[in-house]
Amino acid sequence: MLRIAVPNKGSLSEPASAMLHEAGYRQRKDSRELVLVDSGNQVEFFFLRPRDIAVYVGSGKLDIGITGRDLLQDSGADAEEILQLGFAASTLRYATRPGTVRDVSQFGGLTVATSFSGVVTRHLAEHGVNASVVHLDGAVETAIQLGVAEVIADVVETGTTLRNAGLEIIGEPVLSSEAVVIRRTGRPTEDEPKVQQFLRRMQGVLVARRYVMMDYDIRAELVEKAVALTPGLESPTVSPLHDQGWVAVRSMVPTQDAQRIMDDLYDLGARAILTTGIHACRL
Ligand SMILES: Nc1ncnc2c1ncn2[C@@H]1O[C@H](COP(=O)(O)OP(=O)(O)OP(=O)(O)O)[C@@H](O)[C@H]1O
Ligand SMILES: O=P(O)(O)OC[C@H]1O[C@H](OP(=O)(O)OP(=O)(O)O)[C@H](O)[C@@H]1O
Ligand SMILES: [Mg+2]
Repeated sequence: MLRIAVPNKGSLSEPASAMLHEAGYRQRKDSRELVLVDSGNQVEFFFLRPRDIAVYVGSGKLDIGITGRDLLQDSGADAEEILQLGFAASTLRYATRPGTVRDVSQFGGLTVATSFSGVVTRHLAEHGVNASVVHLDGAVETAIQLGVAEVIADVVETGTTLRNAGLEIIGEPVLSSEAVVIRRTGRPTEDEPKVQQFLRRMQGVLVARRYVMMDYDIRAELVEKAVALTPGLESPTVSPLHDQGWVAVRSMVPTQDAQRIMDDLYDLGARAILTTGIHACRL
C-alpha cells in the first residue's frame, strides 16, 4: 500500500482532503481520525500536523505527503517537491513597525521573530546579516507589540493580518509557497508505479479544475484562425459537419479565459459555441 501523509489541521487540511476526494480517494468523515485505509485504491492516509509531514516523508517512514513549500524548506528534511497543487498560496515576508528598517540589509543587531526559523536563519546568513532569530509557534505579529522582536517574518496571503497589527511589509519576499506533494529526495522505490498513478490522478484534478471543454462550429475556411484562438493542450479535434462548408471544433481552454475566447470566436464567425466542465481526466 502507498502510505500518504495528509495535513490534519490548518489552511492546508480542508483543500488537501477535498482534492484527494475529487481524485477518487476515500477521505475521513471525522476530523479526529488519524489513519484511514482506502483498500479499494491500495492507499493508507496518515493525518498529521502539516509541520511534521516533511519529517515523516524525509525519514522514509511514509512514501509521499502533502504540505506547504515553506514548511518543507523550513524542516530541512531530506524531501523534495514532486507536484505543485496550487492552493494555500502565500509568501513569507518580513514586516516591522512603519519607519523602522527598510530591508534585510538593515537587520544587523535586531531580533526577528518567526515560525519559520530554519528558512529565516538561512536567508539572513545568505545576506550576511548578523541578527537573532526567535522561534514562535504562531500569532507572530504580537511579538513586536510585546517587545520580543523588532522584525517578524510571517506568512502573508492578503496582508490583512499585518495591516491590522499596524505593521508594514518590508523588502523582497523570503519565499513564495503553495501546497505541494513531496517525497524523499531522489527516491524512486518499488512503489514508483503507484506514486506515478497518484500523481496522474492529482494532475487530472488540477486540469479538470483549470480547463473547460469548448465546442463550436465554424466555416471551413476560417478554421485555422479559430484554432489559433483555441489551440488546446495538444491539438484540437476538427470534425466534418453535414453542411460541407462548416466544421465542428473541440478543444480544451483555460476556464479563466473561456468567456473572452467565446467572444473572439463569435466575432470571427463561429456559432453554437458551448463550454462544458471536465470532471476528471488523464492527459
Ligand atoms: N492565510 C493563509 N493563506 C494561504 N496559506 C496559508 C495561510 N496561512 C497559512 N498558510 C499556509 O499553510 C501552511 C501552514 O499550515 P499550518 O497548519 O501550520 O498553519 P495555519 O494554516 O496557519 O494553521 P494554524 O491554525 O495551525 O496556525 C503553510 O504552508 C502556509 O504557507
Ligand atoms: O495575509 P493574510 O490574508 O492576513 O493571512 C496571513 C495570516 O494567516 C495565517 O494566520 P492564522 O490565521 O492561521 O493564525 P496563526 O498566526 O496562529 O497561524 C498566517 O500565519 C498569517 O498570520
Ligand atoms: Mg497559522
